[in-house]
Amino acid sequence: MSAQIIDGKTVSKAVRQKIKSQVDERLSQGLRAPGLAVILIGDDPASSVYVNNKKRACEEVGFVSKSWHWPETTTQGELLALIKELNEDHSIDGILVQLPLPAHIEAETVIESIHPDKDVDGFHPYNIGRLTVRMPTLRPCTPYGCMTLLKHYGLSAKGKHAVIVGASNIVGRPMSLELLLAGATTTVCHRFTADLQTHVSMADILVVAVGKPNFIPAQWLKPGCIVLDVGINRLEDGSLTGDVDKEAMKIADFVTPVPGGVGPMTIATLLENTLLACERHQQSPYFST
Ligand SMILES: Nc1nc(=O)c2c([nH]1)NC[C@@H]1CN(c3ccc(C(=O)N[C@@H](CCC(=O)O)C(=O)O)cc3)C=[N+]21
Repeated sequence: MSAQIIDGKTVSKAVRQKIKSQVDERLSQGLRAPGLAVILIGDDPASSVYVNNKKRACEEVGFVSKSWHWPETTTQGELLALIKELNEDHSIDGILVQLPLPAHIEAETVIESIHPDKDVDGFHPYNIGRLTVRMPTLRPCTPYGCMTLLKHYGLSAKGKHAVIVGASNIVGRPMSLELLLAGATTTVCHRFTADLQTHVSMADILVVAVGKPNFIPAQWLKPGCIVLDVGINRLEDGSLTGDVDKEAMKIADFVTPVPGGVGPMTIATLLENTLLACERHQQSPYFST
């Protein structure tokens, strides 16, 4: 028996198609297209690729994307001034500051400076708080993308034991909140977890976001589990691989591949968030068409 592949590429395409038709509908009503501002500081090659992918995805669904690519030497003050301008710009619905930022810029300060209504990454403490108290609005893209995948494959989290490996602000923690909201019993494992294997072996739904190739051996998995592999690791030969051993296909019932699993859903959710932010922004008296 081999696990069923959870095909993020196909699901993300369906999500993007739906967004495109909603944008077309807006335009036919005389409303403007959603606008996303993308800010990249420095010259990390991986970041440049991601940012370009985001810009392309925006164009494909008919959004307006504006981008700022500033040097590594940009000061925190300069970045905060740009964000303030974009917060007040009523043609912009979403602001995305690509992470990681250079070490001399405090990411927390930058994230908190983005207006929560324009925080399409869903990283602002206000938006995390809303998810925590079961009133989600703009939700972190990767975790919500994972929930969309489960839904698409008819996989319910209710009553399941979900184990999340990795407790980052951008994936692990919000993933635990999403799964809790969906009715799972959740365990969050991290670098100080004693006996990781025992926790992993009890997972009906396993989410791994660690960033180490083959970090989870297939023999650890509970037969019949669902594996959501968030890891994207580039190997020396240039290929991409996840955090979970490929042999997981022989033990699990459902597995997300890398590439083509969770990654494309992150971008699809960013587009969903930007459309939602636009629809909410439109309720404001200052919304500019
Ligand atoms: N403010 C901010 N928001 C982010 O959402 C954000 C970020 N910073 N910094 C970097 C990470 C990483 N990230 C990915 C998005 C899509 C793929 C993706 O589409 N991956 C493809 C493969 C892409 C390839 O070939 O490299 C796949 O898994 O199939 C991967 C990674 C968003 N991030």
